[in-house]
Amino acid sequence: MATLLSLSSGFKGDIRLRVVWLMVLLLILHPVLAYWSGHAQDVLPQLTMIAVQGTAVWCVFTRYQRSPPLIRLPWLLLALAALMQVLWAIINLLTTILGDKGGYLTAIGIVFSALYMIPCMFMITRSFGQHEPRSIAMLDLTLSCVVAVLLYRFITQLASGPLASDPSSIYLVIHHADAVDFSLSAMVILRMFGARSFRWRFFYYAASTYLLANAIVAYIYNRLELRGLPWWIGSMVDISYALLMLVTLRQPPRWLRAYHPTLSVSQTIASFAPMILSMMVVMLGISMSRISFLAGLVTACASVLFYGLRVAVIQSQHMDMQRAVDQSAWRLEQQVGRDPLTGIANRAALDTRLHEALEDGRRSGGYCSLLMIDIDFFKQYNDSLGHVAGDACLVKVACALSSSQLRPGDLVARYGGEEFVVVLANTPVETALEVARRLMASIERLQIVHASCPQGRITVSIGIGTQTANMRADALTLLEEADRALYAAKSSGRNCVVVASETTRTLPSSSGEWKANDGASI
Ligand SMILES: Nc1nc2c(ncn2[C@@H]2O[C@H](COP(=O)(O)OP(=O)(O)OP(=O)(O)O)[C@@H](O)[C@H]2O)c(=O)[nH]1
Repeated sequence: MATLLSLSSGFKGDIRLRVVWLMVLLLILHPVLAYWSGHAQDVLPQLTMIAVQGTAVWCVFTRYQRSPPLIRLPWLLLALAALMQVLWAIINLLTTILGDKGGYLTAIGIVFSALYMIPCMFMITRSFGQHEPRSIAMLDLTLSCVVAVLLYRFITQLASGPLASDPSSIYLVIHHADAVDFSLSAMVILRMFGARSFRWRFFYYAASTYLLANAIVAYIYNRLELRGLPWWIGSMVDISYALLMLVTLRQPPRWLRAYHPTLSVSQTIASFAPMILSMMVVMLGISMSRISFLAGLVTACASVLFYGLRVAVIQSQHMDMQRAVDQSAWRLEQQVGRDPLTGIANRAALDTRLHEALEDGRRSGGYCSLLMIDIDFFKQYNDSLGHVAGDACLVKVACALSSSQLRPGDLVARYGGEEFVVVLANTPVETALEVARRLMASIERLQIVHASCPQGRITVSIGIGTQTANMRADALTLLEEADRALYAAKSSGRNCVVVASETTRTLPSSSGEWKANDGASI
């Protein structure tokens, strides 16, 4: 009573307050009418029970309407499950009023009891996440429907077939119903403890309250029914609906808000939940083997096959996703440190490698050379042929540089614009000059026509900086030196190499000869 008063105080002036008091009235009226008529299944007590059930369904439906979009479907499924029970109760009432000569009303009642399973199983198994594949949802829905059809067949065959007269048949149906009801409640409780969002926990809390109360009531009801129904039994059925209304309208308990499962617990429970579908089919298979061993065997095998199919679909989708992730990781790995236009190393990769090479040189007392390469008259090339042709030229030059038989420790990088840098680890200046000559030759071999160049084709100028045993340079100093040497090469007519430390030495193209800076041959 105190709970109801606190509940009603929270809804002053609200329509829900009137619903609460209506429910209280119905809960009192039901046993009074049942006692007065002396029979639980008289018309008036049954009508009151339907009113109790209908009120609870209305409360769940209100929750559905007030919920945010992502969680609306589960509330609707819960309302539908409870509605199926109401429809079942209405059919029972019609049977009381009209009688059931052809057994049609009983059959329709069984249909609703089977249909009740579909929304129940669907709300328990689904993860309702946007990432969940549609094919899995369709598989689950199909199996839920198969379970409902098998359940209907199982009950009707036992109720109307040759086994109907066997008293053990009725126990089989009761045990099966108990197994189904308690499995559903156990799974929905598990889902409550696996839900990370409070809204979801609250939904499973409401669903588990209803399903567990329903399972306990059904357990007692079915056994009492065998000995003749006492007049008060209908009020016991009211309990699960009164509880459903209560948890739907009341503020959720504090522990539900405080409880937070870890991500791995939540994921494990969500992945485990669909097991219930296969378990239902296995249970049906075992129960059906009482009617026909073959039907039971086929049903149980179908359950295993379905579960295998479900796992296979999920696994194949995970493999697809993993492949996509691997590919993008590989692409990222390739892109990090890569120049997007030419595909060779970029400035960041150059910095790293240059530091390493200088450090190695310092430790081993060796050299480290650096070539700064710049395409001659590239502005004119761009201006006359356009930037697209300019880009294609840069790609060709980069390709020629990087395929010029450098050693594994060497690095060709795009420094920026039309400038490239080659790091030659452990390389003295003489060897660096040889490499520079080879690189110029490979670019010449490209034969890229460039009218503004005196040679009529693309050429490059190269500046060389070298760290020697006497001169310990850092990366920046070496880059500056090579850049100065490059400037000197440009100033001395382009298409040549200049060494930073001895800027008097220059080298023309591969077809040319060594010249001093003033143009004299050396
Ligand atoms: N197509 C293309 N052009 C670029 C890119 N980066 C820089 N450039 C162009 O490269 C040209 C460089 O011009 P400058 O610095 O004057 O050098 P240059 O014309 O080669 O003259 P010198 O180096 O003195 O022989 C500019 O026109 C830039 O727009 C690029 O990624 N693609």
